[in-house]
Amino acid sequence: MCENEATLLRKKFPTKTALATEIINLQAILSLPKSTEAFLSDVHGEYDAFQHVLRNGSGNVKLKIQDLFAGRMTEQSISHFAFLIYYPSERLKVIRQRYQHHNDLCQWYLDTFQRLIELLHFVSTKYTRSKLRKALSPKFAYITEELLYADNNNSDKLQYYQQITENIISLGQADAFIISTCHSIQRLVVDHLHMVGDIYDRGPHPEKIVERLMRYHSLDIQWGNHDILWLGAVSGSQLCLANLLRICARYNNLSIIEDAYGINLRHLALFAAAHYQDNPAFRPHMMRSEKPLTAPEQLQITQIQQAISIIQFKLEGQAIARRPEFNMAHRALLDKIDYKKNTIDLAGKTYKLTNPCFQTIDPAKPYELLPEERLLIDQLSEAFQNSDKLHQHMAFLMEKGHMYLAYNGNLLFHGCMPVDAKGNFEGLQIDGKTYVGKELLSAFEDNLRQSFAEPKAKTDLATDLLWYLWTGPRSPLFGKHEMTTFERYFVTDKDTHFEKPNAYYHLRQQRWFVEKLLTEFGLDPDNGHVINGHTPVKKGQSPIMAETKMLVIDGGFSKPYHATTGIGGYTLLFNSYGMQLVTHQPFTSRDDAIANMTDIISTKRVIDQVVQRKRVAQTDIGAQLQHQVTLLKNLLAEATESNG
Ligand SMILES: O=P(O)(O)OC[C@H]1O[C@](O)(COP(=O)(O)O)[C@@H](O)[C@@H]1O
Ligand SMILES: [Mn+2]
Repeated sequence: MCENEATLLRKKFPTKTALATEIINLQAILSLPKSTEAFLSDVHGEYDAFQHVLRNGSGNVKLKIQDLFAGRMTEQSISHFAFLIYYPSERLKVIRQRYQHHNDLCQWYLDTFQRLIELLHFVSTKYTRSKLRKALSPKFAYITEELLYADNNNSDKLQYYQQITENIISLGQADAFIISTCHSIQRLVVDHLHMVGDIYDRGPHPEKIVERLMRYHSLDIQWGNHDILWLGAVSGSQLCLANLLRICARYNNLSIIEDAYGINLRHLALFAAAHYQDNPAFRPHMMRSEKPLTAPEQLQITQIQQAISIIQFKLEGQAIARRPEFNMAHRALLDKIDYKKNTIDLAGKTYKLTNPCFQTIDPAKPYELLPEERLLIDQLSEAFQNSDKLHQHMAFLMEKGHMYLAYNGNLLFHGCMPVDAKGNFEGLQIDGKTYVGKELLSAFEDNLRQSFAEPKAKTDLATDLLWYLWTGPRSPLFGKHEMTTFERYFVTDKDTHFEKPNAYYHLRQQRWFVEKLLTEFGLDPDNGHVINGHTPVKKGQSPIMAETKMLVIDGGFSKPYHATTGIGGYTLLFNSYGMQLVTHQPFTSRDDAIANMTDIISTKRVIDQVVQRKRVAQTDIGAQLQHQVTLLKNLLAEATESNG
């Protein structure tokens, strides 16, 4: 036994009784059913949709209601009850309108209390009482516990409970009690949350998502390529910064930078206005639900998108020259342009350039920034590094985040593992050493941690690798051979827009390949699964691949992608009965969801045959607890020997 651990435990449990009590306690926990994990990915700044999925416990609230009240409630009542739990304040308003007579409202309260307490009991059976208490609002903890552990067969007690519920109503606490119980249920249905990448970009409120996650009881994050842009920007990568600004302009989200993070974009706007005009290729994408922009607003964003894109293309050329080992020479494009003819040579073919905006480029030195551009990007970089709120959010992403996670037998990562057509891991040379497989992912993580710790270093290898993670051909987060941003803006021939995916995306359909991945990460290939985000599951495709070994759960939160997916998206649950894939309806707006009660479409067990219910003992935490039990038992034996 490790002496340190033993000494600590000896101190904490100084008597034989204390040791025995703790052993009994831990063994009881080990025999509880495994708690529920939920998996979400590609939330992409869609805060309301994300909140909706947190509120419905990734679909688990409804499942629990269905399990518990099967045969006792109609589908419609189940929906109403579920939406009360997701949006208690809003639904209570509707209820109060509906039941204008005091007696009717009281009856509704009494029925609802009973159902809520029954459900709370049901969702907390997997937890110890102390864990349940933590999920209750302190204001109602005592009352709730009294109601939870009620003995309905004893008539004295029954009267006592009736008194409690009647008092809650007569003292005007009914709504507060319902709201707090609904929140406790929301919290208890998911014990641990996995965010499989891409919290940032395209949608309007990533900062609110991060703030919500900061208050969430238990979670981990696997970084996505879009998250890396933000982490990279605060770590000193001006390329990551240029890319994220470009995407914010493209999706009309510059307010995230100005309003949410307090970073002033005035200089960028002035520079852009001085050098760029309107350009159809650079107008912001607008969602139909958004308030239309005025003409001057649209022009300003269009100018900004051009200014920052050109800075990005120039900086790319510089990084590509600085890092020949990245093998990205084919992505240095500004020197392949004939600026007089407005054409570009790509892979031996000449293409006409439409919507050109190359006025700040010196054809003799195409990758050199203008002095104003240099000043601008330096200032912006500094402002990003000095935003306290952004730093706080990124520090949280660093603390909870990893490139990959092995958790309860499953392997989680956002994008891919770079492989060749035969499934051999492809290597990347970093500082003279070639990394492949698990080691490659760890090397990227080490470099990110280093770059984040040294934000002043702006063109060092660790920082350049963050840009590589965004767009490099062997980036596990990008997963394609090249990112054709330039062509998408300036070349009409769609063939040039193609971004060839890594062979991974074809191979992950096959069981042997997924088993190989699990083995590489030291997991049991027979029982584990690989869980990815990143690629929207298109209409007609299945998110369950490789004979159920591979699950792709792009949450479909991103509104601009709804047309390709056709559904809201998928989330995953892993409870004591196994894994369940939940299909969600497209989320339009919070108001619409509440009014029309649009929710989940279906839930499907990933593995159909009923397996034996998993206990805490069979989880990663269980293994730690088991280890503690062994230590405690040794101490108890020692104590028994020494004092007979
Ligand atoms: O949809 P947009 O804004 O044109 O962006 C397309 C770009 O986004 C990417 O798909 C990367 O973002 P995702 O991780 O969301 O897929 C690039 O491969 C592609 O060039
Ligand atoms: Mn992604």
